Order: sequence, then C-alpha cells, then structure tokens
Amino acid sequence: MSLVIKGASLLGQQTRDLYVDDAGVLVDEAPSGAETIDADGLVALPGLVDLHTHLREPGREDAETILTGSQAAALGGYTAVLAMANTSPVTDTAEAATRVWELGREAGLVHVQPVGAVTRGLAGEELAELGLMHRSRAAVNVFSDDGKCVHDARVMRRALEYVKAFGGVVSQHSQDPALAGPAACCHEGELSGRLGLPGWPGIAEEVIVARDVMLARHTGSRVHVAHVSTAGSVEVLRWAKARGIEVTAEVTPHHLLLTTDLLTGYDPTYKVNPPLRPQEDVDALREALTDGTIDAVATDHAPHARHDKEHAFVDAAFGMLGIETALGVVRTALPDLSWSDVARVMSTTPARIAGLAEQGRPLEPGSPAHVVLVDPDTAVTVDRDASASLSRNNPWHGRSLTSRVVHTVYGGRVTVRDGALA
Ligand SMILES: NC(=O)N[C@@H](CC(=O)O)C(=O)O
Ligand SMILES: [Zn+2]
Ligand SMILES: [Zn+2]
Repeated sequence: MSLVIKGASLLGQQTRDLYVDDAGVLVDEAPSGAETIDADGLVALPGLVDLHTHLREPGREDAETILTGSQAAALGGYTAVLAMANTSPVTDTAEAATRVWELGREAGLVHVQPVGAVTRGLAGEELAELGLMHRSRAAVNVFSDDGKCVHDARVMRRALEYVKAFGGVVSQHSQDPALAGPAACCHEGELSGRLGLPGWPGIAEEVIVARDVMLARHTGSRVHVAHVSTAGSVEVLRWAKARGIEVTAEVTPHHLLLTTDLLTGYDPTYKVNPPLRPQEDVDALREALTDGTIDAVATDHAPHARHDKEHAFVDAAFGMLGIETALGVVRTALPDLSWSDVARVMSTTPARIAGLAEQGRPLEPGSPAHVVLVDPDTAVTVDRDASASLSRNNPWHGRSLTSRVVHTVYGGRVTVRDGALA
C-alpha cells in the first residue's frame, strides 16, 4: 500500500509531502492510487528507536508480551525496540534470540531487536554465546545483563574483547553490588534516612561507569552505559568523551523529569532501578543530553504485573512503564530541545549505537519509510487504563504531557492512525 503524507513539517523545519511506494520506501514522486494521510500542522520525525525495552516474553506474559509491548511502542512513535535479555529463560543463546526476533516479526508493528545476555543466565560468571547470537538470524549486536551489573571486572573485560571482533557493544547496568545491594531502593541521602528505606548511593553507579570507561579504553571496545542517573556519572562520561574513549550513554525519560521526593508517599509505582534522584542530578542529566554527553533517551519500559508491584515499597518489583509516553516526557522536561535534537537522541543516535542500518534514517528518497507524525503542542493527560501495555505501573497517570503521537508508519505500513492502533 503506497502513501502520501501531506504537509508535514520535517523535523519542525520545511513543510513537504512525503511519498512512500508499495515496497515501503520513501520516493521522489507521488505513487498512483496512494492513500493520503493529512499531516497538516504535524512534525515528521524518523521512527523512534528504543535502546532499552523489557518485553517480558518469554516467561512473564502476564506482564507484557512481544505483541502488546510492540503495540505500546508503536503508540509511542517507535519503529524499533531493543528487547532486554532478562526474560525467563534468559536470552543467552542463538536459539532464544532468534525466537524473540521471530515473535517480533510475527507481531509486525516495530522491529524487535533482541539484546543478548553477556553472561549465562545473567549469573555474571561465564560468557553467554555472544558470537553465536551475533551470527544468528537475529544478528545480535548489543549485549546486556540488564537488571544485574556485570560486576566482575575480568568478565567485563573479556566480554568487551569478545564483542570487539564484530563491532558489538556491551550495555551495562551500572550498580556496584557491594555499594548498593539488592534491597537498595531509594536514593541515599537525607530522605532515605527519614523514610527508613535502604539507600542506593550515586557512587555505586559512578564507580562502575568509571571502571567501564577505563576498560573500554584498555580494550579499544565499546561500552554503553544504560540508564545514567547521576551528575557524577555525567562528569565521568564528559572526561571519557573528551579523550575519545568509545563510550555512549542513555538516560530514561523518568530520570529527566521525576525526583526522589515522590517517594514520600511510599507508592511502589515510583520504585525503579536506578532510583529517582534529586533535582541537581536531574538538571545535570538534562544538560548532558542537550550537549551530547549523554547520547540517547531510552525508555527502560519495565512492565510488572499487579501482584509483583502492589506490595510494601521495599518488597515491590523495580520498574515503571515508559514507552507510550517517552516523547511527551522528553518534550515536557526539555521544551527547548529542537526537533532535530529530539530526532538525534530518540532515533538517529540510538539506531547507530545498536547498529540498525535501516532505522533512524533521514526522511529522504531511498530511506525505508519509518516515520512518526507528532502534534507538537497539544497537551495530553495520561490515562493508565488507555494503555496497550498489559501492566499498569505507570508513573505518568493523570499527568499532562506536551505533544501527541498522531500517526506511526513502520516500513510503509500505518501502525498507528489518529492516536490509535491501525
Ligand atoms: N529498571 C528497573 O527498575 N527494572 C528493570 C531492570 C533494569 O532495568 O535494571 C526490570 O526488568 O524490571
Ligand atoms: Zn538496569
Ligand atoms: Zn532495564
């Protein structure tokens, strides 16, 4: 089915029509018999790419499936997601990775790119089948034990050396387990003491970021820092980038807008790893994203079933939803970020980090038609029950966010039309 997207403003700049042929590629001239999408007043961006999504299938299909997570992603304006490996079983073999990739293709709403585990069973000891996962049909390029930190420096060094051979990257969940143990759930500071919650100090993140930067320099391999949350980590990244070390980093939407003081109500919706931080950290993260020290926004969409989340704060699961609301949160947190910067941090750069050649491409003839059309100024009030996700741990419920995803086009196919699944 060919398309004419009429009157969109490309990256918020010049207004032009976009033409998509029936092979799903952007072309020069209007194809005959095309469906027309009226995009008057809308901003066109390349489809968003999420470096960090938890789809929960296989194993926790009560919290999310590859299909429902893909639906949520499309509604958020995404055309590709990297599906984290902390499923059950873990994505630590070529067979497991290929299965996730196939289920993504069957769902057909976004490109689902499996992330491979760094270590077998996320146990932090033996390397997983990194090479076999890379050479499988899933072509895994990003490896992560996310949910857990690869805390043994020798294992991390070997993983970096291994993936260097094929240009892969290790995405690290930076949490020193001795400085922030499994119960740590509130930013360590005056408030954690007052609330009586186990503290998760920023230094537990920063020491791992610093160590990994040095391992990246030593091995000449690539490290990606997942969900950066502190000003100290930003300083380390700035230092490393100034020296040309191959490190990239992501920040989540929630760490750009929410702060520790939300924990005073002990609502487990706000329990997330790493924890929400004070305003000084939030300010440093915003500045770092704007100046390029942090490369990308990644959602860390972490759906959890009610019976895992509805507990006393210390017992509840870590994680919050984020893929349907990411663009609105970024626009609300950083209203002055230009649309070309939004495209850079939410599409072009994440696609490059993940090695997805078909994604994050400029909206020009020859590119695959992965496009999101956004109403830039409309405020939307989030309703957690209107979500495509199977889970309801949505920290944005009832909040007003700027901008609305109106249409999403994945490979020339309209996946979202007028804000609803097509
Ligand atoms: N972010 C979270 O709080 N939770 C993630 C794991 C992770 O990203 O570390 C999850 O899998 O639920
Ligand atoms: Zn993590
Ligand atoms: Zn995660």
